[in-house]
Amino acid sequence: MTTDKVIVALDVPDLESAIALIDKIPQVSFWKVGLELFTSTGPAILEELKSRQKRIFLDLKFHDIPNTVAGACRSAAKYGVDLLTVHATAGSDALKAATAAVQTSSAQAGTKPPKLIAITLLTSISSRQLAFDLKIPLELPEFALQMALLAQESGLDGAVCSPQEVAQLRETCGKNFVLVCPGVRPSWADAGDQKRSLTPSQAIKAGADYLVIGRPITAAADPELAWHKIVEELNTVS
Ligand SMILES: O=C(O)c1cc(=O)[nH]c(=O)n1[C@@H]1O[C@H](COP(=O)(O)O)[C@@H](O)[C@H]1O
Repeated sequence: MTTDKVIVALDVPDLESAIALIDKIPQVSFWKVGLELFTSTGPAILEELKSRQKRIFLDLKFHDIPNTVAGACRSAAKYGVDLLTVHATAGSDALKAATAAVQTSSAQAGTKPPKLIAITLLTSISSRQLAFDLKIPLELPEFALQMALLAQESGLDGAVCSPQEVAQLRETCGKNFVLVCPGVRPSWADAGDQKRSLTPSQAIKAGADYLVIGRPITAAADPELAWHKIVEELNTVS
């Protein structure tokens, strides 16, 4: 099991806290920069990570009309990150426009295009919330699958899903579709606001390419120890 499969979420408020965390766990090779940190620091955090040869998941979860999503993807693709997110529920026109924008912008900037991946259904949403709050008349696994297929048909490289849906998405979307699973919880960690979790080893066995793990590592009293415990668990997966 390679540790490159674990992406740690840098969900901290500023550059200083981000650098402190990166320094605490030098073994982490893949970091996720999300809305909180990017809104605070802008691209400075990306430069910081690149100067340390880290891989970057820029998780800005674009969700807007096609023209706006395409513009945002054009801007983000110039940073030369590895993964970038949009919401599948932005619809096929927005997803296709995003795919095209990433390709042209990366080519113009001379950067490698990021893998564009779609959020299927946030891992903080339960079946009950899907039905009663969002009024979606589909079973949750079916909705997540349909969103992954919409992303695949629109030319995206992959999808973000909970570990509980990853086996079905893997089977239907094939081995080349990148599947990223947040909502991963070691047996010793708090669930927090995550509703559809599995453990790291279960998520990898079910077919995830990458796991996104935040608070079980970053909010631990000893983040490096928490990281080691997770790597040890993953090393038991053949
Ligand atoms: O796109 C994501 O990474 C994401 C999608 C999703 O459906 N659920 C989800 O939790 N995430 C992100 O994954 C990370 C999970 O963090 P923890 O719950 O602290 O492990 C957070 O940074 C979320 O923004």
